[in-house]
Amino acid sequence: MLIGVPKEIKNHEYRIGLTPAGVSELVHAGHEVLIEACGGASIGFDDSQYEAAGARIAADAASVFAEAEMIVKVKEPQPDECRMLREGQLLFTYLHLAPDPVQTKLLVESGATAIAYETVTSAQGGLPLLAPMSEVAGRMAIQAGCHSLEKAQGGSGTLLGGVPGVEPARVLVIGGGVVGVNAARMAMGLGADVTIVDRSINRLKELDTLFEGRMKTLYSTRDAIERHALEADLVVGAVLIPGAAAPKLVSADLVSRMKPGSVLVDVAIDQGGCFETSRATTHQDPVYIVDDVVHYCVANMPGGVARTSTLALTNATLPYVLALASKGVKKALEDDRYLRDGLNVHAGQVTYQAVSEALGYEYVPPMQALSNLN
Ligand SMILES: NC(=O)C1=CN([C@@H]2O[C@H](COP(=O)(O)OP(=O)(O)OC[C@H]3O[C@@H](n4cnc5c(N)ncnc54)[C@H](O)[C@@H]3O)[C@@H](O)[C@H]2O)C=CC1
Ligand SMILES: CC(=O)C(=O)O
Ligand SMILES: [Mg+2]
Repeated sequence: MLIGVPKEIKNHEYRIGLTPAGVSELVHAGHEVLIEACGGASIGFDDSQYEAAGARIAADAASVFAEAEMIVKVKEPQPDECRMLREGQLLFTYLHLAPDPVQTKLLVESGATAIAYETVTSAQGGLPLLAPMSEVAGRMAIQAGCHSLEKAQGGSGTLLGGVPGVEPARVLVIGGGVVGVNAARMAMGLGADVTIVDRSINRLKELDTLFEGRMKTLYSTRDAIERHALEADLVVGAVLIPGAAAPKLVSADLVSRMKPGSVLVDVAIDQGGCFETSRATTHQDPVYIVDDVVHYCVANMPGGVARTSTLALTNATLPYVLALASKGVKKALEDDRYLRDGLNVHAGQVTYQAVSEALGYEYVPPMQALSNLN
């Protein structure tokens, strides 16, 4: 199969869908790879390394989209990229469709087959292609939160860990999955007073065991979130209902009653955000203030540490890229029901239930939608 990798075009997004090592694996398996010129140059993967691994270099994105049978990316396709997709072409990347009617419409109109990294599941549970970036974003959430707490950023001027004789900051983490546990670990490492809420009792038990009670765990209710948000210096939004728009767990009214200079980091912003006052921001302009509360809502946080993130992401995606390229999309999805969970759009049909429910499309089960393929 001919696999194409365009350069990412989202604001300050320097990740790339394949590393030279990944290209080498694909070429070794008999595939062809086309990389857009300078696609990985800013994170130390030069065109010459891709060529040495067996890739061809394309002058621009248009050539990659025109030639490739499968497009491998990182971020959701931007409108100009969606318009270059065609019927029969396979797109493998993050999509986050439920909160994004424009992208969904463009993908449906393209006729292409779109598999979302974030809804691929695994026999072991969890979301194997979201997890590496959630690890990164969870850890970054605390870095971003610490910076935003500084006075110059509009924060209250509170040091996360305090110092001897001065109490540490209070951190509330809403959602104890991969983002949440990584954020909690970093915050505890810096000496903060950490509380984590989740709606899964089993998850709270695991967290309690993992951290040997050094962090408070709370069952997620409106009351628990309200009480702790009002006392918090930093709140991290880390909930997920896979494929669906994030539930709004902190209302605008609650934000207006929070301490002046407190900080919200909404990692769940890529699924629409879990604070009512959240709107997506960029690495270039990451924060804004509502009612004296600093909001950090960057939808592609791992892009900020693009080298680490590219290596972590492609470690996870490469086996799936290989399976899709070697078997073709139909057989790869028939053989692997967990990869099939990643199918969101195929030939003009929405094949992921939470997306169809969020955006009002008819839901077509993946196997039924794929029946038109040979
Ligand atoms: N902004 C960014 O750059 C990035 C954003 N993300 C996003 O972060 C979010 C979290 O991802 P993961 O941690 O990997 O998901 P996960 O599935 O590992 O964890 C989500 C947790 O939320 C909990 N949850 C669901 N509803 C809840 C509620 N009402 N109250 C409390 N807890 C609730 C679940 O029980 C689960 O433990 C996702 O939206 C993901 O797409 C991930 C990476 C980068
Ligand atoms: C998960 C995601 O949206 C990201 O890594 O940018
Ligand atoms: Mg206030």
